[in-house]
Amino acid sequence: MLLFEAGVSSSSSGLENQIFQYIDLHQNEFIQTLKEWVAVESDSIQPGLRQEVTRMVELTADRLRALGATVELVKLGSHKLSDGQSLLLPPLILAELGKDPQKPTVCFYGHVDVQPAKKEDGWKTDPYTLTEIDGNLYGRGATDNKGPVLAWINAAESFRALKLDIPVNLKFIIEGMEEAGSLGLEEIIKKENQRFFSDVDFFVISDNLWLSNRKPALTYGSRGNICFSVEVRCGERDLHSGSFGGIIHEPMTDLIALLDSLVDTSGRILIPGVYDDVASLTEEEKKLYEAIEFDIEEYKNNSGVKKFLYDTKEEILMHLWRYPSLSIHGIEGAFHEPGIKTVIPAKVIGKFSIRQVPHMDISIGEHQVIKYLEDVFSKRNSPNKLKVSVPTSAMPWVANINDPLYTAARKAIKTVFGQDPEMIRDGATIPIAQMFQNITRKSVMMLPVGAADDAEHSQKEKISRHNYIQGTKLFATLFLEIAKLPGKLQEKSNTTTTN
Ligand SMILES: Cn1cncc1C[C@H](NC(=O)CCN)C(=O)O
Ligand SMILES: [Zn+2]
Ligand SMILES: [Zn+2]
Repeated sequence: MLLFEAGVSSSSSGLENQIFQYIDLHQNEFIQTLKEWVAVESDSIQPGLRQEVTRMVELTADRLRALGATVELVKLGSHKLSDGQSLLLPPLILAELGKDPQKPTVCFYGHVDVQPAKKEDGWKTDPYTLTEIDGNLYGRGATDNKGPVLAWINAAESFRALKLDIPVNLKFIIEGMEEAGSLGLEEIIKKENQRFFSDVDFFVISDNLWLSNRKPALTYGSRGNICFSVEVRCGERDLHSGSFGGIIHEPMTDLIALLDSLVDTSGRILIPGVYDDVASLTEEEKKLYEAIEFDIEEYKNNSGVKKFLYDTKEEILMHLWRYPSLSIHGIEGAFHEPGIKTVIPAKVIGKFSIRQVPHMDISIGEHQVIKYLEDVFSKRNSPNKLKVSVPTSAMPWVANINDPLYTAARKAIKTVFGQDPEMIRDGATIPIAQMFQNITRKSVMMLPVGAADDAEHSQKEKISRHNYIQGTKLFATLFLEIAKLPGKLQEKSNTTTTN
């Protein structure tokens, strides 16, 4: 047996070392599979690429079948685009590997769709060709979320290849519409709560990043989000600014004024009532932020900006995790190409979103925003038509960090990375976290494997070889640690005998 080789942590067991060595030895194969996955342009945002998303979902299903899993492809129907056209949604994967009533059941969530990426956006490498430079694997989806999904599959695969018993039952829910707002997902979770999810004990999501470039993290909360579309239109067609400029109320001018009324220069949201329901800060919670290791300069460097709105670690973390924020994302219909076009666009749609935090309410938030925009608009005496809509929204999520699932993950992190994780929240939104918790009432955890400088959604998205391979080990170790948790076995066999 190849036990206790150099480089293997002394705190890990013989079994763990055997698995770690297998993973180290096969790392290039794991990277090759990631390369094949990244090569699929599974962009869920551009309608023209929807077939590639479906192809990616099918590729994932094949991989799971190769692992020995039973795979269901659940049809999600179609959705309406802003131009009224209807477009088919990719199917959702529900898969399971192992069904031993004596073992706990862990359900893994991930997504295989990606953000749009074009070489012209400023990528140094082709976004759909996974390219290794200095230990980093660059490519769209490398860290968000194909790498982590594969790390989980690789972990299970390593047990299988070594003919080792996986000590937990595994379930998978893999979607292809996360980047477009997880369309159709909530309905399925509700529908499957009494069936597919009924025997799940733990939910693990790996779809966010560490807070630092080097220190592992465990995530117990994420912000919600309400996405708004604000349409202003003057008529059916675009106009020449030479023929009409100066004599009409221009939609773009109205829209810019509306967007400019949302937030002030210090980042404070100007919509009345928005902060009313934000959870008040306790002394206990304040201490959590003080204890976190957070390198402001590193985080600033990762972003490429020179100055943040806040100077202290505590203020920055609180404004990312426990206070709402408002971001303006873009304007549909506005002239945006290089060069000059002396047009007055007839219809423009502004896009912005509000990241919500406990205990804000989505429908209250929607009403506050709509009322405010209508008020601001009415003061302009514009004859144009204003239409505000909410294409998607998701609730914030916070978990109990004393849950046994977190204990298991802390141990696994310590074994694989040799240090305790930073306990963090995430400023982004993982809609499914709150859905799992609220609908199934089971334990939910986010366990990131990507580092803070992975640049998800950006032109230099990557995952490091180290994080991808250690992430694979982390998930394998998590299976072992979850199986060691007390109580569950007892509880499970009770329910199986009474049924
Ligand atoms: C599409 N969408 C609209 N509202 C929220 C989202 C999800 C999106 N999720 C992430 O980025 C996960 C990061 N690991 C986001 O938070 O923007
Ligand atoms: Zn993601
Ligand atoms: Zn994403």
